[in-house]
Amino acid sequence: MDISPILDPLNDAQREAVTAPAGHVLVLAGAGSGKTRVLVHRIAWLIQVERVSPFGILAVTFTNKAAREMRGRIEELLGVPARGMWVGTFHGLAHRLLRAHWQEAGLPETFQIIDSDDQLRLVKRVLRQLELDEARFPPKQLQWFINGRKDEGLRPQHVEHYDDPFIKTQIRVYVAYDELCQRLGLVDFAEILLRAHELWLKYPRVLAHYQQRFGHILVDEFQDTNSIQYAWLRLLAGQTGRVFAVGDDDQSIYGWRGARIENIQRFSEDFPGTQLVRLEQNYRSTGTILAAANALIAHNAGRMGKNLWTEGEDGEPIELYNAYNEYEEAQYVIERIEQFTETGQTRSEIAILYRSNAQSRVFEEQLMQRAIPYRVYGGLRFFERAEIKDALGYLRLASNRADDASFERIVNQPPRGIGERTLGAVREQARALDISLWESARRIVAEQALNARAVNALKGFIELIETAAESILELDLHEQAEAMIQASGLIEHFKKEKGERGQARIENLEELVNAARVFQPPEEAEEDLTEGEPDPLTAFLAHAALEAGEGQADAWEDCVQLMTLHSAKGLEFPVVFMAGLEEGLFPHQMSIDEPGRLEEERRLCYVGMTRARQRLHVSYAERRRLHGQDNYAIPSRFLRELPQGLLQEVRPQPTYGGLGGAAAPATASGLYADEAADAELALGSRVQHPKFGEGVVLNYEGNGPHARVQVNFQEAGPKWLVVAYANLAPV
Ligand SMILES: Nc1ncnc2c1ncn2[C@@H]1O[C@H](COP(=O)(O)OP(=O)(O)OP(=O)(O)O)[C@@H](O)[C@H]1O
Ligand SMILES: [Mg+2]
Repeated sequence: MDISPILDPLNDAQREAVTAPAGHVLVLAGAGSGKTRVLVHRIAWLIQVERVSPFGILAVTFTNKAAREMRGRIEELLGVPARGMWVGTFHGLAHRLLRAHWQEAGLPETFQIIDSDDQLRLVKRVLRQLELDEARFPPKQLQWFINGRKDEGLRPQHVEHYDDPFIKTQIRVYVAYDELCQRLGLVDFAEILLRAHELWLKYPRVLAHYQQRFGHILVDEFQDTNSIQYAWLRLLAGQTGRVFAVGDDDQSIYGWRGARIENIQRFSEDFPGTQLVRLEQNYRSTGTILAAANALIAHNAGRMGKNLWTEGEDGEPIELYNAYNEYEEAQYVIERIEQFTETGQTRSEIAILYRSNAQSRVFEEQLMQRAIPYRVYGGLRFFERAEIKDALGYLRLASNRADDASFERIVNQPPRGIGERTLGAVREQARALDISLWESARRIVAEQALNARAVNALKGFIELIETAAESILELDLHEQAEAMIQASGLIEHFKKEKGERGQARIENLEELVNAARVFQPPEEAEEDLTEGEPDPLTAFLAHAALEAGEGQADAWEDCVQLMTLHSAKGLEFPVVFMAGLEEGLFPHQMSIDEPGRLEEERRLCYVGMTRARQRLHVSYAERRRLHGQDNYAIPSRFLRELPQGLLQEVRPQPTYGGLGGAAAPATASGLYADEAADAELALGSRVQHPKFGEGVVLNYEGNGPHARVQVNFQEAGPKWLVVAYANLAPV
C-alpha cells in the first residue's frame, strides 16, 4: 500500500491532523493554510489506511461546487471511485435524508422544495387567509421571522411570545404557513434542516441507523454553521461518531444569516477529547499579500489568535487604484485584466470581487463592450434579477399595455390586493375575447363586472400605470426609470424585507436608474433618424432583454470570474481585484455603527484579500452613485489599516489617460496626503487643450490624479475636464 500520495504533499502539522488517532479533531487555522486540503487527505487516509468504508463517511462542504471538487480530489488520491460516501452541503445532505425517509418525516413522497420567492407568495396567501393586513404585517418580515425561528430549531409552539399580541400574530402566521406547506407538500430551505433534525429526534431507530453508518463526519468551513446545523451534527455524532471539523474564526462571514462563531468555542466541550490542531504555514499567497491580510485582521478584538507565515516570495506590492468614479474604476480593472491576458494569464485565473451585487453592473457592461467573456457567480446577472425584472415590467407596461407577461409580473407586485380570483376572471375574459390582460382588466373596471373590492383594486392598478405613463412622457430616460420605480411602490415594498436582501434589491433598483442614465442607444438607431428612431425607453428595454437573454458564459469557457466577497469563500485565484473599498460600501453602511458587524465586515475583507495568490489589486472611487445619489466617497478604513509599505499606488498617465501606467509609492498619494493643485493650473491661468484650443481656468475641484478643472474655452465655452486625462498645457 502506497500512502505517499496522501502524506507527501503535507507539512508536519497537516500530517498530524490527517493521521490523528480516532477521536474528534478541530483544525483551527488561517486562510490558505491547507484546511480543505487536510480534510480531503484525511478522508483518503481513513479509507486507505484506517480501512474505513466510504459508506461510513459523511463530509459537509459549504457549496455544491465545493462538494463536487472534494469528491473528485479524494478519488484522484485513491485512484478509485469513492462510492457510498456522502459529500454535500448541510441542505443537500438533509434533503437526501428526507427523500429516503419521507414517510417518517411526514411528507408526501413527491414533496417539492420551494425557493424564497415561492415562500413569500405562500406567506402572502396565509395573510389573506387569516385576513391580516400586509401593511401591518409585512410578508417579508414574516418570512424572515419564520426562517429565523426554523434556523434556531423552533417550531411555533416553542417560540416565546411574552403575551405580546404582535408576536402572537406572527406565530399564528407561522402555524398557518406550516399547515399550508404541509398540505401542498412543499418544503422551504430552513424547513429541510429542521425537518431532518426532527426526523432523527422522533425516530431513534432511524437516527441509530445513521449513527452506526457514519462513524466519520467531516465539516469544512465550520465557522459558518448555524444553530440547527450544529445540533444536527451533534445528534448524528452521538456517542460514537468522530467529528473532524476545520475552520477559521477570522473567516466567519455569515453571522447576519444566523451562523454562530461560538460553535467553534463550544466544540471542545461538546465533543470531549477533541484534539486541536493549528496550521500556521500559508501556501496560497505571496508574503506581501499575507502580511497585509494579517495586519488588517489584527484590528479585530477577541480573535482566537493565529500566526500565519509563508516561505513564499514577497511578490509584487498590492496595487492601489484611486478612481475618479465607478466607471473609471471598472475601466482601470478591465484594462489591467487585458494587460494580464496579453501576457499569457488565463482569464479564469482572474477574479473581480465586490461587496454588493449591484456593483457588478458597471463591470459587466464594460466587459461586454470589449467582448471579454466573464461569468458572474452565485447570483444572477444584473438584468435577470427579480427586482430589476419587476421595475422593467412597469416600464414595459407603460410603453406597451398589451405586454401580458409584464402585466402578470407586476399586477400584484408589490401586493395591492389583486388576488388570484380576480386575476382568474381577467385572464378568462382576455382569453374569451382575445384581448390583452390590460384591456380585459380595463373592461372589468368599466363594467364593474366583479365585486367592488376587486374592481377597485384593478382600477387602482390601471390608474397607477396610466398616470405614471403619462407623467414620464417628457422626461429623460433615467428620470423615466426613476419615476416609474417610485410610482410602482417597489422600494417601499423591499424596505420591508429585513436584512441585507431587501437592501440589496433597493441598491439594484438604484443601479437600474444609473444604467438608464448612461445608456447610449446603438449607433444604427441614431443613423436611422428618417425612419423615426425608437424612443430611448424602447431602445433601453430592448437592450435589457437582450442582455438578460444572453445567459452566462459556459463553465468551461475561459472567462473572468465576477462574484461577491461572500461567494468567494474557500476559493483562490492567481489575480484578484477588490473593487469599491469605500466607507459606506465596504464596510457596508449598515455595519458601521455596530462593532460586532464591523468586525464581520473586516473578516470579509480578510477573506477577499486571502483569495489572491500572486497579485492583489484594491481600488476605490472618489465618487460613486449610491442609493441614487452622487456621493463623494471616503476611502475605506480597511485601506488605512494596511501597512503603507506594502501598497503601491497606480496612477493614470497624465498625458493620455492610459491606465496601469506610472506607479508611485502610496505615501505620496491621495489616500494618505492631500495633494496641492497643480500650480500650473492656478485659477485664472491660460491653458491649451489639444481639441478645444485655448481657455482660462475657472474652477478646480477634488485632488489627486482625478482633480477636475473647469476651463472656459474661447471657442467651445466652459467645460469640466479630468486633469489627469485632459492633457492641458500652460500657455
Ligand atoms: N503542504 C502543502 N504544500 C503545498 N501546497 C499546499 C500545502 N497545503 C496546502 N497547499 C495549497 O495551498 C492552497 C490553500 O489550501 P486550502 O485551500 O486547503 O487552504 P484553506 O485553509 O482551506 O483556505 P481557506 O481558509 O481559504 O478555505 C491550495 O492551493 C493548496 O493546494
Ligand atoms: Mg478551505
